[in-house]
Amino acid sequence: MTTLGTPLSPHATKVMLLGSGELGKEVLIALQRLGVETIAVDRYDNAPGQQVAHHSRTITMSDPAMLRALIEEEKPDLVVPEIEAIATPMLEVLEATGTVRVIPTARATRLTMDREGIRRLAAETLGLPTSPYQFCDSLAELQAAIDAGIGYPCIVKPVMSSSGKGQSKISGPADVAKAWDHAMAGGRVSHGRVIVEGFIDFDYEITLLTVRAKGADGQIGTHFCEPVGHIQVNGDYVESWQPHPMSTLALAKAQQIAKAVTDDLGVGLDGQSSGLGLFGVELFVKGDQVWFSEVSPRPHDTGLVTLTTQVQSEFELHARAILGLPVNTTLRSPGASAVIYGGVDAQGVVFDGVDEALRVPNTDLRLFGKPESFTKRRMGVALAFDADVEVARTHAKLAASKVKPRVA
Ligand SMILES: Nc1ncnc2c1ncn2[C@@H]1O[C@H](COP(=O)(O)OP(=O)(O)OP(=O)(O)O)[C@@H](O)[C@H]1O
Ligand SMILES: NCC(=O)N[C@@H]1O[C@H](COP(=O)([O-])[O-])[C@@H](O)[C@H]1O
Ligand SMILES: [Mg+2]
Repeated sequence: MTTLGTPLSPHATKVMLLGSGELGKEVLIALQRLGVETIAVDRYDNAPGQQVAHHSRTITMSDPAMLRALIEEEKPDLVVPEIEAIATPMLEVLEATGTVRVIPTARATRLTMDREGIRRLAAETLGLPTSPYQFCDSLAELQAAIDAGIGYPCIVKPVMSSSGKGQSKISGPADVAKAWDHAMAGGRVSHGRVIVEGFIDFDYEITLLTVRAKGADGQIGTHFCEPVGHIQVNGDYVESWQPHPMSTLALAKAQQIAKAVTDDLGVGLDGQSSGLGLFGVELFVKGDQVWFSEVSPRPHDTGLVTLTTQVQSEFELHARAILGLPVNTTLRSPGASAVIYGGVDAQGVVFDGVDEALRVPNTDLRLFGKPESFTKRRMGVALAFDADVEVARTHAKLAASKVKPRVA
């Protein structure tokens, strides 16, 4: 049985989000609606989720001592990582000593904190199909890996980065040094290590939102959402839609891969299959062939579309699953999302055209409230639903194009 408390009382159910950007903000709203007391943590003040949580704290989450001090002081029932760049070995220590429960498990957050842990698990331990890959610590090693078999074209990414930061495609020998320098400049934490991946010439890519939630019998079950199709530019998502049509065989393979990865990540340090929550499993598809790319053990940016398409958005599904509550992954309507970038480098921007955007039929907006805009920082998203997913895509893109951030 799940019992929830009253926030700001001695019997509150307390949840701490580590990372409080646009995705965490929606998880926090979903938790607030269930009367959970929330603590939003981020690296800078007034992060989107900090604007809606009961409490906000600003720390360097990759600093193990700071992280430990914060968790010991706040004593949350659950710690919910929202980004990769966290001192996850410290989360393992705190979970092992019974100080806190980490979502989905501390082990999963450590394995997915950089590309090496999850790629080796998926390809080498679980034997799942992935692109060919090598990890390299220098430009010379990168060149050697390409020459020894990865070949051209290929993709280079810092081992720790997200939203395409530091990622580039290498078409031929002339691009190698440039790609190395770009990766060194773009990693979230400077490790000087990259992954080079053979380029997969896929027909389309999807995110398979996969939920591990408790059933009435107390056992953990796996639930799949309809596939989310998306388009990425320079490794960052610009458009997503749901459902994405797939052949029966490709969908079955996608679900098998997602089940294998999430089953494994659901196992804690103690060997128990106790991990709860939603995962975004990223897959490449060509015909009936499916490759595993990577997985977020938390809501996924391309899944923002579920705010308009599902009975319970990916954020509500995550909130419910982690609290031990039942979930419903039913699609309400096909729909789409389109990203609104900052377009300018400035603090406290204003957004023109919000009214015109919302005049596009069946649309909605999220403006995240980030205090500072960068040209390529995601500042908002337009959402649209329609019985025809192509109409929804057109409407989402049109609505997004009407919103114009500018210097105040
Ligand atoms: N090996 C590959 N072959 C072809 N395309 C690729 C490959 N690796 C990455 N891409 C493209 O780049 C995109 C981003 O890659 P990836 O998901 O690894 O980056 P990321 O920085 O972790 O992004 P995010 O944090 O937003 O998920 C993919 O969704 C895909 O479009
Ligand atoms: N692909 C991962 C992703 O979308 N993560 C989302 O972006 C935020 C950071 O944004 P910022 O870099 O603009 O601060 C994160 O906090 C998370 O919500
Ligand atoms: Mg990705």
